[in-house]
Amino acid sequence: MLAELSNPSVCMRDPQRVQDILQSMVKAGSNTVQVISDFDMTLTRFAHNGKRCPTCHNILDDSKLISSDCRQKLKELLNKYYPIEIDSSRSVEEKLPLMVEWWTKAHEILVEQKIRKDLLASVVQESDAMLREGYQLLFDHLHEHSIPLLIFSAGIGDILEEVIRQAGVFHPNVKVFSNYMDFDESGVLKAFKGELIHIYNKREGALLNTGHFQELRTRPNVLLLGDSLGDLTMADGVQDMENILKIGFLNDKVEERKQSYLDSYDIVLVKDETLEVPNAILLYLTGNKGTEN
Ligand SMILES: Nc1ccn([C@@H]2O[C@H](COP(=O)(O)O)[C@@H](O)[C@H]2O)c(=O)n1
Repeated sequence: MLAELSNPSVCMRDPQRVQDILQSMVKAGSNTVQVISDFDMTLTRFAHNGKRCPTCHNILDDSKLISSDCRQKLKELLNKYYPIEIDSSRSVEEKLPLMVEWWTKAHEILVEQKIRKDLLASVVQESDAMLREGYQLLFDHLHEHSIPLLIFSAGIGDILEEVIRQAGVFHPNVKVFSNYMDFDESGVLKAFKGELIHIYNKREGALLNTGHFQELRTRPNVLLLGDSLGDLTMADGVQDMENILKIGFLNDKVEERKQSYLDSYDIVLVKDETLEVPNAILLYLTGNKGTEN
């Protein structure tokens, strides 16, 4: 077992299964591996010094591009719908229409604000967005080993790209599926492009992008990183999958949600703001680090 799997934040329902998957993936070689990761609160931090870090949407909500009236409306939406998102007593079927309602209302408000494309970079620069500790190693190592990284996010693609660009890790092996803004000819937001991606329809999003997974058909071994149960469907487009190792960050409402995360993810990282465990796994898969015990 990797030493990092004994970290206090790590919980596993079946450690032997994790070991078997890892061994099978190592045997197959890192040229058969692809990584699929959620973005908000998975690659980015959930909290820093006791304060919540922003999602892609929050970066805009808190920015100078939004009027105070709209900021208030967006905060009210967050206060209403985020507790529903993380409510373990409600079923996905019950939550799904409410999540669509949240995203749709928020996007309508953002479009009303006539946001200018040329100001997005400064808004991200001035925000409290923070990638998790260890992000540089994760992105750079995947790039060095030519392992594709798909970031599959229900956030806002333009903001997400800007965050990783400003962090210097938007390497050519990174592909993003997300909600992208549509700007008019003068660079003003007029709508969001394509089908809405929210936390519970990533399966549909994956199946709309079969071309991407077809290109990666020689990589049937998947490392999946997520922070919600909806993220588990991000790999549903992968062709002829051989192994999947699912790592889930459990950031909020830990006690209520722990069992469902343990039932669904192979490795659950409880209130862990770092990428230490995914990085140790990647180093192991690429032959850069040994095991212990
Ligand atoms: N108006 C909204 C809508 C959603 N969110 C949060 O964004 C997260 C989705 O992004 P992923 O990268 O995790 O797919 C989701 O967890 C929502 O809490 C928001 O902040 N504002």
